[in-house]
Amino acid sequence: MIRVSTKFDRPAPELVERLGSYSSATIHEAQGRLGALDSSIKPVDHRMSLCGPAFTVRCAPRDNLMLQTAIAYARPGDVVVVSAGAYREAGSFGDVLANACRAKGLAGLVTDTGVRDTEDLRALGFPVFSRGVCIKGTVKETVGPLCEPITVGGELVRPGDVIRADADGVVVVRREDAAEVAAASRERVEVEAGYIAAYRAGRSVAELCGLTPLLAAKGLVIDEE
Ligand SMILES: O=C([O-])CC(=O)C(=O)O
Ligand SMILES: [Mg+2]
Repeated sequence: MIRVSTKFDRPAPELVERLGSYSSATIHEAQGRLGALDSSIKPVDHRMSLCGPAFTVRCAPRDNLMLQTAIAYARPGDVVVVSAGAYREAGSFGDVLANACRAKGLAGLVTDTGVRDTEDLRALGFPVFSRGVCIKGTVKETVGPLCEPITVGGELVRPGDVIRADADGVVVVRREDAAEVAAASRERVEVEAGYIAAYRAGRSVAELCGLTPLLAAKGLVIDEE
């Protein structure tokens, strides 16, 4: 017999909400260019975005038994994160399961395998991030780990780590780093806002980025026309 536990610590909802106000790219930069899942994992609609604690599950390729199980046991606000061997040729999730997730108040799904019924997923607006789209059906046969550390898109994701995903991609934040990363993200957004305001006021890239001394130090001299 295999026993699994769905008990793990989740970050405070206010902290999840704070991280959710920053883009995936900002968070990735703010935590030292770490945590980005493989860029092949993308939303089925660019308007989709999510932020929530990871509820992790590992499925056998082309088998969604454990994904169904994860949906059954995840809590409202959770992001179901699926590792299924990065196998693209499976439509492991579609509008039927998305409706089950929506009814439970889950925050979204991130998977390294394929999904299907994308027109309906877009109409429903349930956030789904996948490695591809495939119509091939899945069996429901193989049991496996639930709420254990998994590797998805080349990154380690542990239950309760925060997943932030938007049009650009998916990033994972270690639960214990969440407050620090939220603060660093805020700082980064403020610095970038300063740059944007300066450009709008007519300042140049050469000036703001200190290009002339930088390029000269690297031995590049540009003769302007
Ligand atoms: O039925 C499945 O296994 C996946 C699917 O297409 C859906 O959830 O609509
Ligand atoms: Mg379907």
